[in-house]
Amino acid sequence: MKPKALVYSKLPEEVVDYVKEHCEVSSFDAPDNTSGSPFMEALKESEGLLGSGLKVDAAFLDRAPRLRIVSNVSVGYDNLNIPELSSRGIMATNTPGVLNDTVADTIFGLLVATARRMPELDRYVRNGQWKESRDQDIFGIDVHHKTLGIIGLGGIGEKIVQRARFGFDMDVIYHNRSRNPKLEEHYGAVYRTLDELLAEADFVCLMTPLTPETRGMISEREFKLMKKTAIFINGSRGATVDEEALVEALRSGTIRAAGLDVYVQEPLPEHHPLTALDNAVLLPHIGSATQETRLEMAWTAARNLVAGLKGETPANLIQA
Ligand SMILES: NC(=O)C1=CN([C@@H]2O[C@H](COP(=O)(O)OP(=O)(O)OC[C@H]3O[C@@H](n4cnc5c(N)ncnc54)[C@H](OP(=O)(O)O)[C@@H]3O)[C@@H](O)[C@H]2O)C=CC1
Ligand SMILES: O=CC(=O)O
Repeated sequence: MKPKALVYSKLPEEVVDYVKEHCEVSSFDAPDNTSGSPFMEALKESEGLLGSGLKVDAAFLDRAPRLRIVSNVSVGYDNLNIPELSSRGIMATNTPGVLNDTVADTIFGLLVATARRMPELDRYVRNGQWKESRDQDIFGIDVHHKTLGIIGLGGIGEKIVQRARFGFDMDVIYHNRSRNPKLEEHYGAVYRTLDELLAEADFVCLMTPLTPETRGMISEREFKLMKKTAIFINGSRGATVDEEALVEALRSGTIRAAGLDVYVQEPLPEHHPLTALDNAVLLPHIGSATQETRLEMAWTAARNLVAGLKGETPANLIQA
């Protein structure tokens, strides 16, 4: 008998077909946690869970007594309570690596768009404000030859640094919990304490996972340590930043501007204070969202799921 799998996100048909070859699949476009919903009924019998973003904690797991593996279609896994999963002997997997270049393209693009004020200038053209000369009050700042400070120089961070160093001739400083001599040598990246990095960087780019340690790591104190001309980029998770402090830093000119892909609440509420700020460039958590990469992520996650359900060790098993 095939194991039962629950797919709770929209995934490419060919990937779902592959899962169906190996499992009996219940498929939903989105989870519905209300008691008695078809999703919750299917969960009771499911041995595998495939999708992205669902919060999997002790209360949820109490309603999934047969679960053996949770396969995230994402590299971040802050939606999963890993100690709780492992105490119940349930595997968890993610999709590292396959999205690194795509996310780096997005985050570096966001950085350039913020520095050169591209969304604002797009509005300027569409609103008929482009008359004869372009006044210097719409000019941006250079990216090339500036200093990029990256907090969380891992898989994605390395690809951002590659673009900065070899594409834009930038100096790179970084902060992790531990030093990475290989990347220091390859990209000339220089290690800094967090406070040193904040004070020195022209662009501060946050790329850490969301953990108890990184939750709220950039707040009022950290914005005040940054240069007044600094541009802050967040590609990690919204909750790594104190959003109220960010809004205040942007309003008061404590920093120049911010480019954001992630928010405390997603989707970002319609009248969120950030939406009123011209010096904030806002993307809808779209870092890995190209057709090619999302397909690759779905395949990776599906293979992890099937391997786990077959009793094999999945390629991307998250270690507790
Ligand atoms: N915007 C988007 O669409 C996307 C966002 N992401 C986010 O990016 C995150 C990073 O992904 P990825 O690069 O693959 O992950 P990696 O694990 O490869 O890299 C994370 C880096 O963060 C560092 N880090 C972890 N904790 C801390 C800390 N407390 N202080 C400083 N540095 C820290 C780690 O170094 P060390 O262990 O030495 O501290 C590591 O180098 C994901 O977890 C996810 O949240 C990912 C994909 C898309
Ligand atoms: O945010 C996306 C991810 O893969 O993590």
